[in-house]
Amino acid sequence: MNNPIHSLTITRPDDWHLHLRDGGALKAVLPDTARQFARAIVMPNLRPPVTTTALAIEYRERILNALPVDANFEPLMTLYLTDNTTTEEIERAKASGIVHGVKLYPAGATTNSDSGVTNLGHCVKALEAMERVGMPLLAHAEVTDSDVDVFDRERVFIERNMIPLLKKFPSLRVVFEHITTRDAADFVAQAPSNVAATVTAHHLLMNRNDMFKGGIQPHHYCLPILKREEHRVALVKAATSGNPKFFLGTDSAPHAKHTKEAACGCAGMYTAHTAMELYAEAFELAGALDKLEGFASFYGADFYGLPRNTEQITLVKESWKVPGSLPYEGDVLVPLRAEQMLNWKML
Ligand SMILES: NC(=O)N[C@@H](CC(=O)O)C(=O)O
Ligand SMILES: [Zn+2]
Ligand SMILES: [Zn+2]
Repeated sequence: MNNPIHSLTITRPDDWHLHLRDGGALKAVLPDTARQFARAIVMPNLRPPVTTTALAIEYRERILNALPVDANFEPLMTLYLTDNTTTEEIERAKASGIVHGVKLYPAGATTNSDSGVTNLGHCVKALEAMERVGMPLLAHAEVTDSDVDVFDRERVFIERNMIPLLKKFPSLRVVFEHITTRDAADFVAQAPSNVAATVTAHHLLMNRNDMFKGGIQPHHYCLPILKREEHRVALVKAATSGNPKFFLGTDSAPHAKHTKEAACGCAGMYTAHTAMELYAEAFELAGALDKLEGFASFYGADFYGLPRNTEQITLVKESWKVPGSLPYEGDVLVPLRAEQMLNWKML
């Protein structure tokens, strides 16, 4: 008989999809990520967006300056792709050594995406350069057409955009970000090795019922939106399969409490505070704790061509209550599982 696991020591993980914001918000949330992760791919959807290497270098400095003194954390920067991103900008990004990906936001798809790409046809030069220099495209993979049902936007993006894109640029390195459907998991699994995906903890733990349990739950609203249970099950299967194409990306996306608990609430869940606890819970429920280290600590680094971390972290089986709110630049932030018990704790 197997003994239940009470403690788990793994190589220190990285977060391959993270929103850190800027200014006071950055100062508020950065310690949570720096405590849990050695590195993170930092999303560029600021206002104004991080569209150039020069802006990415400045943003990186602001992140380093906001780190707690004892922190050991490296931000990995990204550029925000627009219709006007030039070949030279991609080459500058590659040469900088600090930019690790270029983010595709279809215009209007999500938070701060209005300067995003209106038509991938406008980005041919930039995509050619990315394919040539080996700069990954990080895709928020949802169509924006209002005639497409919100629950179908990821699946339709695969047919309309992802397949044609990879046909035109077969060696382009692509990360299908925050996958939420069985369709995306299957697509990535059968794609060549230059295509990978990040998976959030919340999409492993929740389905669309969680947005409406006992009344509307604004803190469970994010994009891509939570899907049916069958999709959650497919994501768990992919993440716990040991397939190196699937790796950890929290998509932790802080928004002040009053902007989520509003008539028109923002999309995004704040999970950085308890990220590894949530992933441990999802992997334990799947009976796959032995697969957590590859997913959280190895496969992302391997895909990005970066060294694996050498330090370790320990998670213990211990019940504790997540606070109801956290300070957020003179405001507050409601973390996922606020006021609820978690059964894993990172030491
Ligand atoms: N995931 C979200 O719901 N929101 C993200 C944007 C994104 O990753 O699409 C944000 O920046 O708030
Ligand atoms: Zn996104
Ligand atoms: Zn995101």
